[in-house]
Amino acid sequence: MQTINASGLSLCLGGQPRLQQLSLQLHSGELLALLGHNGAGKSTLIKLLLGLYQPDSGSLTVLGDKPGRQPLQVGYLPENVSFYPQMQLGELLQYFADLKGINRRRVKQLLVDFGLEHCARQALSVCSKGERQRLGLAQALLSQPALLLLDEPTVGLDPLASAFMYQTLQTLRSQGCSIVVCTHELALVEPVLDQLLILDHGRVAACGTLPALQQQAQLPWRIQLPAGRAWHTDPLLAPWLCEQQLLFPVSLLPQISQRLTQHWHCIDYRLQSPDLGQLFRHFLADTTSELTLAEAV
Ligand SMILES: Nc1ncnc2c1ncn2[C@@H]1O[C@H](COP(=O)(O)OP(=O)(O)OP(=O)(O)O)[C@@H](O)[C@H]1O
Repeated sequence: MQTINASGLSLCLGGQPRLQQLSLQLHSGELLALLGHNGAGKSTLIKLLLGLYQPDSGSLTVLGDKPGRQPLQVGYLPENVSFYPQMQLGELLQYFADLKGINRRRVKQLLVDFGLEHCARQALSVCSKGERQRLGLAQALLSQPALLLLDEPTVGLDPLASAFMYQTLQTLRSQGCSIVVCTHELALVEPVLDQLLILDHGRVAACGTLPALQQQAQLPWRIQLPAGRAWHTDPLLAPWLCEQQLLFPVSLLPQISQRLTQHWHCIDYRLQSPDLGQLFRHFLADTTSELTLAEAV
């Protein structure tokens, strides 16, 4: 089932175009990584999906309906989550549950699932950043939504707490929940994403699956070679050799791997496709730190 269907969306705010001609399709159980530089329009897109902004042009459906029509089906964790500081953590989750007509059992379950039982009676003002972010995710999940919108969910979290957040997202995705996560934490989101959308000043710089965008970008793939072998003597490998690495176009992968295994009997090499950081820089046209194939050989 299609969770998000956007076509040709444009929106001006403050007299400036903030999103231009954006199209996107997301299906049940898919995770979309929403990436872009500061001010690219990521939060603006999330607000369009929530129905908080109306597009100037284009069409948008969320869960087959106008955005904002099915609030219980959409969970949202805002970028700068702020809760009433005097309230206790458990009390606040219960307050949100009451607003949404959700029973106490679900509140208790979420407190357990998110390891928040021990601080349920603590005032929000003394809870740690990690506890508040977990509460933020718990409140977004109260109604077991079909779509989860997360705006920078791991900002300020320690590596373990961030990893917990992404493990939770993976579980939710496997249960059929669609997720849009806006983040600058590329290494964390890379292993769990199904699609990525990179925004550049409100325009789509890239959209698709990781393999499709790797193909489109034509960045070099790498093989780290074991030391102590005369790799430079091989006419097939030599043009792509750069110190102890091969940097080559993906189209040559079958020939190169065959050469390594059959001619050199080498099976312990490490193959690296272009990672999300390289793709990000490529599509945002910051080529200063990007190693191009031409420079590499
Ligand atoms: N209500 C508004 N009125 C005018 N301009 C706005 C409004 N909301 C956002 N903007 C502007 O739109 C642009 C996109 O903002 P947005 O918050 O979507 O960026 P972002 O990609 O989420 O950035 P960041 O990574 O820094 O959070 C920014 O230049 C911002 O100043």
